Amino acid sequence: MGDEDWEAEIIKPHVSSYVPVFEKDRYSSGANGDTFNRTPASSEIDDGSSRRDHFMRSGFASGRSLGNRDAGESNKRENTSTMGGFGVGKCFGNRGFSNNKFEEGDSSGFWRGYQDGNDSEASGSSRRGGRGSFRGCRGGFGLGSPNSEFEQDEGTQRTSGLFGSRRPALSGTGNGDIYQSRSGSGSRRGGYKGLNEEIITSSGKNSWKSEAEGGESGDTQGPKVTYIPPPPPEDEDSIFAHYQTGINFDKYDTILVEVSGHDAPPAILTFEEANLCQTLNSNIAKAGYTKLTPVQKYSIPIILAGRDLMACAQTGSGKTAAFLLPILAHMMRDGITASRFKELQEPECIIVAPTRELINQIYLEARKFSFGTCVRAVVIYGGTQLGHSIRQIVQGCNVLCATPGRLMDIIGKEKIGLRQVKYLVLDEADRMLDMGFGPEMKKLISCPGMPSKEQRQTLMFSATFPEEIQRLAGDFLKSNYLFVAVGQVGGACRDVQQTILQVGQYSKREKLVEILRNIGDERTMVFVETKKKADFIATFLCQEKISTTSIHGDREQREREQALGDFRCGKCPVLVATSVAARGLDIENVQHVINFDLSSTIDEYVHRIGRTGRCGNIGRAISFFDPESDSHLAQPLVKVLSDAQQDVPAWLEEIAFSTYVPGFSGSTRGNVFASVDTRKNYQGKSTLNTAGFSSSQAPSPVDDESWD
Ligand SMILES: Nc1ncnc2c1ncn2[C@@H]1O[C@H](COP(=O)(O)OP(=O)(O)OP(=O)(O)O)[C@@H](O)[C@H]1O
Repeated sequence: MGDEDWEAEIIKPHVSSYVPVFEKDRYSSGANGDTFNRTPASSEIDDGSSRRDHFMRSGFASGRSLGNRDAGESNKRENTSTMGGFGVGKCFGNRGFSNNKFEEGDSSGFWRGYQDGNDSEASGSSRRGGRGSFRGCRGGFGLGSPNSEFEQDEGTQRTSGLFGSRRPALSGTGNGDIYQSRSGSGSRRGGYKGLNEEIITSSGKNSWKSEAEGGESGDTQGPKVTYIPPPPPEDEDSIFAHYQTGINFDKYDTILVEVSGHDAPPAILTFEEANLCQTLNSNIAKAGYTKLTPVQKYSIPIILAGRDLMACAQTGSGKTAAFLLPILAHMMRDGITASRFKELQEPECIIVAPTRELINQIYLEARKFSFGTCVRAVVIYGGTQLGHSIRQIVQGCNVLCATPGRLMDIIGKEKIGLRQVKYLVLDEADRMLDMGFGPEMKKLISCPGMPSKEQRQTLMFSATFPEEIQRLAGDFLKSNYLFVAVGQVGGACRDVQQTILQVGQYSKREKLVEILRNIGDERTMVFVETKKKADFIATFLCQEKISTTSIHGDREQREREQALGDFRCGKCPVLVATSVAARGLDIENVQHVINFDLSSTIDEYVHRIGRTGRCGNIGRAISFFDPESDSHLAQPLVKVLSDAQQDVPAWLEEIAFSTYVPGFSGSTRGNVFASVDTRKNYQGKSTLNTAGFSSSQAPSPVDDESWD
């Protein structure tokens, strides 16, 4: 059964409810599996699906069942911009989209990086070399184009970026049409997405600038992005609202920490030792922080000492405050001038993160810690009105929190000058440096006015840091940067109880429902591999009377924020998500993560399950392992499980053993077990920058170029 068949199934006209009934035998027939496996394009890129979910939220979640016609009408109301060929009049949102077209574009080997039968989920990720290429199709990734849309998408699309082959095959008209149909603005720029400010050109070096100029200035075709996010709450209680640390918070102290590099300042043990100003201390107290986490103990003095830093610590262990507090302390110490209205703002600090929701969360943290100071934090991200971003900035901006695409757009509009940048923070740094965002970041550091790495302080944080990415990071960091590893680099949080179940793809839905019924109302994130599948599963769960919403890169920003809000407040205790929600999101009371589909890489697995078990709280993660498609993960999974002192099922060990590949850790999916600062692995090799080490650790420094 092809894509069309699958879609035919889901819009079966005889089904009375808006969502079709998925008979088990049909789903199990292999046809659907094929669809998921062979529709990377449609599932990732296509599909108008976002509208459906909205219905689910508003209809199904409340136990209401919409008829097809209702859904179609709602589509019109909700998202006229996507209607042009994208889901007009169809209840499940796929009809208007030409999968064939995409697949044609795709056929030039884009997906071939991944094996037959799996290219499906390629849409989801890196393992499927398709990812990288897909990105390429968006109009010249790596050619200096803005790629502003990147943040729009799942992190997954980028994950593989590092290893995926990039080809421009999809930048042709077909593709343009596709995206144009979504947003009405894709064709001019030869490519992807459709939200005005997020479209990339395929032209040369300065394309990001012209892009930005075009962004919402009226020279683009198609509708403008008009969404203005609601302002954050102003009252102190909301600003400082926080959740309790869990019973395992004190156990953080037992985690081994390794610092590598020259002359690292000693760790601090208490907030008092950091010698922060009174206002900051008061904000820290109001935030409920009484004790430092390990990453904070080590990172805060390093940053206060003015050193560059790459820090790797488990999910949910307080990395955000680890960089925000010392930066704000420096700003206060340096007597920052109160920001005021200016057409060109020159922030002292720029923080970038890969997804909109995450950067917004970081902004809220920055706003919390800078409360009562003259430091003004601003957040800008794609999917919102560009004019709104500009208005926020011109009112004053000391700390700019941004997704990469929107940042480049705003720089192109000359609303942000970079000359005063003293701190550049890459959160989820491994993602920010992979092939998805890496070129954007390189452009950022070579923008006119951006202080050289010697003149600024660059800080990178993540829970995972593959070796390849660590080496790329050398372009951004001073050669004597320090590396802090809290526990095992890339290791899972031990507060998450991990269970791996062997579940074939045709049994997954049944198993999911069984688990969710047992879980009851506890908040649960369900990760799937593709956007299309996110809608499919969310719809299915709603049909099963399980209040569910979804978040993925094809949903409009307003919908994404609404979905997160509904999940946060418990209105919809189940959130079906693609990898767009895998990293960084800090949501209170997420007790369970279910990997309906395992992620393509082990790093992403670690981030996904890290949405639970945060800040010393206990969480549970259940992952469906389908031997047909997930065997490549068996080995790294066994490693991650055993490192986190979890039970390893015998059957998984067997699969891992039978799929053992010597030299696995150096495979194209990256060395997930980079337990150390990568520089150490190259001791004595003059081709790498080993500069941070004492003479006993490494030879004398070499040029930065050696990182290239
Ligand atoms: N010292 C502390 N005391 C109490 N709570 C803290 C402390 N540090 C951080 N937290 C809280 O812990 C939670 C997780 O922090 P944060 O989101 O910074 O984790 P993270 O390490 O960045 O996670 P991820 O790897 O998933 O991005 C947040 O709610 C934060 O407010």
